[in-house]
Amino acid sequence: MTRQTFQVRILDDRIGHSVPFPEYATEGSAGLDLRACLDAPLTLKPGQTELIKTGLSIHIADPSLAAMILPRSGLGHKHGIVLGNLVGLIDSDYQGELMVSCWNRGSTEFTVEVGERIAQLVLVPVVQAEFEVVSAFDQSKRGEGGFGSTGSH
Ligand SMILES: O=c1ccn([C@H]2C[C@H](O)[C@@H](COP(=O)(O)OP(=O)(O)OP(=O)(O)O)O2)c(=O)[nH]1
Ligand SMILES: [Mg+2]
Repeated sequence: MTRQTFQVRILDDRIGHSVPFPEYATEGSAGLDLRACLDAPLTLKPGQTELIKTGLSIHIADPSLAAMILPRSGLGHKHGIVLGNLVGLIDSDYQGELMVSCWNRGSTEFTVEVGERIAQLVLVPVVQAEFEVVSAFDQSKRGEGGFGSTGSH
């Protein structure tokens, strides 16, 4: 198990009390569930998108890491509640509140309850690229083929 310590700030007094602090649900969980730090339940009509506070900020600090905010599969599949930005990318130097763009892509309204788990945060490794401009690449087997090029006769 890889564990690393990150600084977080609690921006809403309810975190750790009526709104639980994020935690891994099981030993093998990749994602930490993020909760809606709302003042009141929020009903999302079909097609509606709202930016929801989490009450937390994290300073990843290490440029070789980032965090991604991903949808929860149950909410997305059963209720059509996904992310307005599809995926949220948290930069290692971001120090602001973690925000979740909640999009009701379904056809019925859905009410997000105060403290409900709305998305999940995953820490991921990052490599920053340096570019070496060349006139040609060493030829690979695939070459320029893509978009379904493999397996065609
Ligand atoms: O779902 C998200 C996505 C982003 N962020 C925060 C963290 C991230 O580091 C910052 C900027 O995100 P991004 O680079 O994706 O957005 P941008 O539109 O390019 O804004 P900026 O010009 O601030 O980089 O916003 C969130 O809190 N939630
Ligand atoms: Mg950006």
